Amino acid sequence: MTRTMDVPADLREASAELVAATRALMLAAATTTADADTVRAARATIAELAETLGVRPRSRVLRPPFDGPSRSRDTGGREPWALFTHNPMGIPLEIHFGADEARARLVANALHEGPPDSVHGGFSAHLLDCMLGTLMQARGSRSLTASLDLRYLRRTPLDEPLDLYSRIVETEGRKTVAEGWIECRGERTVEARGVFVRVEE
Ligand SMILES: CCCCCCCCCC(=O)SCCNC(=O)CCNC(=O)[C@H](O)C(C)(C)COP(=O)(O)OP(=O)(O)OC[C@H]1O[C@@H](n2cnc3c(N)ncnc32)[C@H](O)[C@@H]1OP(=O)(O)O
Repeated sequence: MTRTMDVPADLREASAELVAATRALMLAAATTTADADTVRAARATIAELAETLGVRPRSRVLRPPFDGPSRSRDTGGREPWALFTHNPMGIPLEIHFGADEARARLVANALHEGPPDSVHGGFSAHLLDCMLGTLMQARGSRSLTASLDLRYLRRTPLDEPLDLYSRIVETEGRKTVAEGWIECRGERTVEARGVFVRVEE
């Protein structure tokens, strides 16, 4: 495992910029209307880049510090915690923490489509697991999701601001129950309830 703090700040910054550019490339590749020659030329350029970047790869993505979310929580929501800065597969979220709750805003795009013009249910589950799990982490608890129950109430639209929320419901021994939801234009589209179990490492 390589932690973000183990690499120089300049490389961290360059990596974050590369990952953001890669996400833009993923969207462009998935939605391009360029002609076949342009698409093939782009493929060749991308294959070359993959070769350049693929020399001596790490086995894992750069891992942010465990206490990053709790340091963000200590700012009282002023400084959000950014998720998936170094991983283009993750949907990037900037999470603002309160004591026992969190919120974030996101505009989902064509890459996240499930039903036509709507967010894929698996991506909604991913987003809500992030909202609940990162809130646990922000409270200093090393906990894993033991269960995550979802209710898809209505479709969650693409290309519109979505508000994501999570909050702690109760803690008993090693178990904490947390809930979260996604809203669009003030209406809930998805609700989640998760059980988190504290682990040693
Ligand atoms: C190190 C953390 C770093 C930060 C990571 C952020 C992660 C973000 C969120 C995730 O995506 S986590 C990834 C998906 N989750 C996993 O991979 C977890 C896989 N499952 C496990 O590792 C174990 O099953 C688990 C740690 C959840 C529980 O196993 P244990 O052997 O430690 O617990 P045990 O079976 O002794 O049960 C402990 C308590 O939890 C309860 N419990 C366990 N599974 C449950 C469940 N599914 N639903 C409700 N309660 C559950 C269990 O009944 C019991 O309650 P009581 O203490 O009241 O008796």
